[in-house]
Amino acid sequence: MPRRPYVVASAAMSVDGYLDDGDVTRLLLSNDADFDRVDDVRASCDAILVGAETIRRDDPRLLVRSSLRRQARVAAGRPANPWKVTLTGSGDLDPNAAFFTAGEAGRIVYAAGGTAGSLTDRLGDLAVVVDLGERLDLSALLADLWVRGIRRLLVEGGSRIHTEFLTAGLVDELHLVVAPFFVGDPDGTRFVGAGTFPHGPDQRMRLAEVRQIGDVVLARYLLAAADHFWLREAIELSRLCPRTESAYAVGAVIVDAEGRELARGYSRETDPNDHAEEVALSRVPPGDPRLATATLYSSLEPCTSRASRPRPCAELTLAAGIRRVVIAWREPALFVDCHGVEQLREAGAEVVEIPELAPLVREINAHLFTADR
Ligand SMILES: NC(=O)C1=CN([C@@H]2O[C@H](COP(=O)(O)OP(=O)(O)OC[C@H]3O[C@@H](n4cnc5c(N)ncnc54)[C@H](OP(=O)(O)O)[C@@H]3O)[C@@H](O)[C@H]2O)C=CC1
Ligand SMILES: Nc1c(N[C@@H]2O[C@H](COP(=O)(O)O)[C@@H](O)[C@H]2O)[nH]c(=O)[nH]c1=O
Repeated sequence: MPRRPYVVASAAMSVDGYLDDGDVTRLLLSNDADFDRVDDVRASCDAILVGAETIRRDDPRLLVRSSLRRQARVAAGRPANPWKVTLTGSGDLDPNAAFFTAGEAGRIVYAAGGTAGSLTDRLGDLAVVVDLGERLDLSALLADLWVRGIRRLLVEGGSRIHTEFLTAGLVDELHLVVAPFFVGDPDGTRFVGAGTFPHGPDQRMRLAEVRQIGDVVLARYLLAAADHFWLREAIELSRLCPRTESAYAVGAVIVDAEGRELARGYSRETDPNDHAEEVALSRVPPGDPRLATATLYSSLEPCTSRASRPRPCAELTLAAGIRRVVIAWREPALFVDCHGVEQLREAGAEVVEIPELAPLVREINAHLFTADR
């Protein structure tokens, strides 16, 4: 299962759900303060993706406007602007579009349907053209971005792009701005089209933040994909554990309700007896108010009994005030019996299990299950 960047989808819509009207000029839904907020989000990302139709219709520059933000990126060793990314099946992209001509930025065009060759000829040095075959698979696109060093991707739309990313379950965080007017245009473009979305009435998104920005409202949602992303992060962390035949390799990450990482740790990180969860928990000050709404991601079920330390990890998790835990694998009874999931649930915590990631954790711990252990 290849790794992928954290994906933030961002859109501004009218109260009746339009991204744009049918007019040729670009419809401004955000106000100045909100465009500045979007600029800040852009500056926090490694790449910005829009669909080819948005390039054709809006001719966006997709740059960080604030020179201070560009300077801060450069000071942190990053390029002044994020990479610009688009995808096309028709190959209908104008080399004179601002996407290709404005600002210093890397550019990638993901091409499908046999258009890569002619695009490469037409675009020359303006962009890297990646051929993704007959039908463009978004997971393959994200895996390629990961390999190119993109860790945080901003998807700015338009409608078809948002629909495809959201229905594929590939959006971790959604930033939705509502502008205080109606569009009501039959030729306008809605935020998303029809489709099967992972978050229907039975699986509501988690509301991370609501912010008033002048006359618009920003709602920030965390999606189920984010649990998958952070748990995968915890699992990858467990690969750093010093190897031993007598304990599991575990990784843990604590993330606050706004989707920001608070701490991480892995087994035996600072001491041979360390457990991943206790290392991560020790890095957040006790009583930090963010813990009450934070999520602990652990590759393995938190332990309920220990020989080497007085307090097991399920108890430490509850004592820290954490009420939401996401795990990949229940601990097999190799060393001790573990009832972490039950203990956490009995104490009122929500425990989410993502069993499709369990085989990866088992693979990292495969040496514990060999006969000559
Ligand atoms: N208010 C807001 O926040 C925003 C509004 N917008 C608005 O959205 C509108 C554009 O939205 P929309 O018309 O849906 O177009 P999109 O911007 O979503 O682009 C769609 C195009 O992207 C390419 N594409 C998408 N998925 C694939 C795939 N799987 N394989 C290959 N190519 C793919 C295709 O390009 P091709 O046709 O070349 O094959 C397709 O036509 C504009 O009016 C714009 O103003 C856009 C962004 C933000
Ligand atoms: N109209 C609209 C948005 N449109 C997005 O902004 C892009 C323009 O980028 P740039 O040329 O760099 O300023 C455009 O193509 C589309 O992706 N975004 C928003 O947050 N709010 C808005 O009201």
